Amino acid sequence: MHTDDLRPLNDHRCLLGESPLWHPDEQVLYSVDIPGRQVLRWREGTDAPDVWPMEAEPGCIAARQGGGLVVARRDGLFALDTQTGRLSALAPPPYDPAAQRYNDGKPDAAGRLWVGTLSDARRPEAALYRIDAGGATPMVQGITVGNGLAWSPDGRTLYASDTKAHTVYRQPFDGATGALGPREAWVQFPERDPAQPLAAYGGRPDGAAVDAEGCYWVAMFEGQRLLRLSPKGEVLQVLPLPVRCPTMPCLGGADGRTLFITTARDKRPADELAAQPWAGAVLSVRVDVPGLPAHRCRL
Ligand SMILES: O=C1O[C@H](CS(=O)(=O)O)[C@@H](O)[C@H](O)[C@H]1O
Repeated sequence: MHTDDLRPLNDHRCLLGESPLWHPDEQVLYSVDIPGRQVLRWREGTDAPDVWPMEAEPGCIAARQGGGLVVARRDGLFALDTQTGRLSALAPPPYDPAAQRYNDGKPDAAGRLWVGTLSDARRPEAALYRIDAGGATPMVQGITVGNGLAWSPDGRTLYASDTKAHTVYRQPFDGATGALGPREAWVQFPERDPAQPLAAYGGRPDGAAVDAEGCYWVAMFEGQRLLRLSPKGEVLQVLPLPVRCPTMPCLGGADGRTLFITTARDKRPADELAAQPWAGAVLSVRVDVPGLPAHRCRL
């Protein structure tokens, strides 16, 4: 890892950046700003991202087979044609959008879209959905903040976290059928001790990405760091950040060895924001082990 290289892509700051996606065909980075209601495209050498405003919060995006993006918004799934800006509705949400919204999501190797939802009231009433042409199937229920989706390189293990529970889970995954085996708490992080200052808190697991060695890079929200976990769940690397709330990493760039990290500034205290001018930026840093290309969604 070359931490001296860590820097923001440009001066643009999101309220709550999420879902960085290195597009496997376009070789360009996309992301979302959830409360800012935007989908963004970050082209190298430009001062500002291209922006598509959204009428509802986009939780995540995926590359769509045939081109463009699938956008999972609070009010359902949409196809975004990034050449024309045309947006078309694909499916309504399978939950009450007054109480939940789509959050973290990715397609599997067969092109099904997996998206976790987030309960606005932070109650365990959200779910992880598997979505294909036949509709949305709740595969895991009782989640509070669905996050951290990623597959092992052989596609046989699905990782997903519940940020509120401070836990990353893993489940055997059958790529042919999209079925899941028993869910196991894989790595559990300590809750914040209210008697301790925030600086003593390691954070809670947010978005994640798996690299070509099968290691799980996870953004620790409020922990000001990323962790790289081995398939056994051991911490192999710690990447300290100058930003309190990283939200999700993604590996990309021409050789797959640039780690892009979305971050948040929404609802953060003024003194913290004054000390952390990169809050809300997309950060990048070079790493040694590349990622794997993102799958394309067949919706
Ligand atoms: O809205 C979001 O917030 C959560 C952080 S938390 O639930 O408030 O702790 C973040 O993990 C999530 O990805 C984001 O969409």
